Amino acid sequence: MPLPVALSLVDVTVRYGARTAIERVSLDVRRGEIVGLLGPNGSGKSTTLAVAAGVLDPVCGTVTAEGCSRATNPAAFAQYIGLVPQEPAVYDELTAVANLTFFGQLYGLVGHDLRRRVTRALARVKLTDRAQSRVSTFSGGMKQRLNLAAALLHDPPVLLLDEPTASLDPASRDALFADLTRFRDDGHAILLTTHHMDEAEAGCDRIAVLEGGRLVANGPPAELLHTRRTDRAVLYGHLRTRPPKYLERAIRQRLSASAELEITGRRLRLSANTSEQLGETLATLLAEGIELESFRTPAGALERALRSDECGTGERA
Ligand SMILES: Nc1ncnc2c1ncn2[C@@H]1O[C@H](COP(=O)(O)OP(=O)(O)OP(=O)(O)O)[C@@H](O)[C@H]1O
Repeated sequence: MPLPVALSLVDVTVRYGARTAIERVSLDVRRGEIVGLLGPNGSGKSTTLAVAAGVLDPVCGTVTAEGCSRATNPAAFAQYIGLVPQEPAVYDELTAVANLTFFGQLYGLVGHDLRRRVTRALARVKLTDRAQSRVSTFSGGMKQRLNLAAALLHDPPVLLLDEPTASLDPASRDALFADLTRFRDDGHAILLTTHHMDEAEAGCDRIAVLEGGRLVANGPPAELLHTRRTDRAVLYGHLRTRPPKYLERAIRQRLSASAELEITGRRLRLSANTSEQLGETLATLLAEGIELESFRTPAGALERALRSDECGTGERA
C-alpha cells in the first residue's frame, strides 16, 4: 500500500510580475519517496521548490503539507517543511554545533530539546566526529551535509533540496544520495531539483519533468524510459570556475539550434543531436575560455530517453 502524501501542489501557478514562471503544476510527494524535479534552465524548478517551501505565494492553486494548507495556516505548514538551499547557508567561522544551535534558535528551539536535536541532526548526516570543528575546515560535501542537518532540526516530514549536488564532486554526491536514501527509508518525503538525469535515474523513485513552467512528465524512471525515446549526445562537466552571466549568454547565442547548455554552480551539462555537434559545441565553449576540470558522457538510459525534441508530446503528468 502506498504511503500517505506528505506534500501536495494542486494547479499551482506562480508569476513574477507579468512573467508566468510555472503554470498549473500539480505534484504529490509521498512519505518514503524521493522525487527528482528535472528541467532545463528557466523551466521553473527553483520556483516550484520555493512555492512548495512556502517561500513564494502562488497566484492560484493550493499547496499543502501533511494536509495542512500553506494559505490558511502558514505557521503549522512551516513545521512540516525542511528547505535546503542551493548555497550552504552555514557560517564558516562557527563550529558545526554552533551553526546548528544558531539555526535551532531561529526555529524557536531552546535548552535540552535544542541540544538533543543538534546532536541527533549531526548524527543523521554523519558529522558527529566533527561537531566541534570550524566549518571553514569542512569540504564542500561536509558543508552540504551540515546544511541538510540544519533543515532536519525540527524533524520535518518533507525535505526540499534545491540543486543539492551542484557544487559536489562525485564522491560527495554519492554520500549525499546515501543520506537521502536513509531519510527516505525513515519515512521522509523528499523533493529535489537537478539538471542531471543520470543522477535522478539512479537516486530518485520518481521523476517530474518541467518545461517552460509546465509539468510534462511524471513517473518512475523505468516508466519514463518506456514512453520516451531519443539518442541525443550528452556530456557532463565540472567547471574550474563558473563563467560570468554575460559570457554564458554570449556563448548560448553562438551555439547551434540543436545544442543545449545548462550551468548550475560549477556543473555543466551539454547536449546536441549528434556526437559531432556535441564536439563542435564543446569546442565553442573551450574557444570562449571556459575551463573544464573534468567531463564525462553519461551511461544512463533515462538521459537518452527523456531528452527528446518531442519532450512534452509524450505521456503527460
Ligand atoms: N525573481 C524573478 N523575477 C522575474 N523572473 C524570474 C525570477 N526568478 C525566476 N524568474 C523567471 O521564472 C522562470 C523560472 O525560473 P526558475 O529559476 O524557477 O527556473 P529553474 O528551472 O530553476 O532555472 P535554473 O535551472 O536556471 O535555476 C524563468 O523564466 C526565470 O527567468
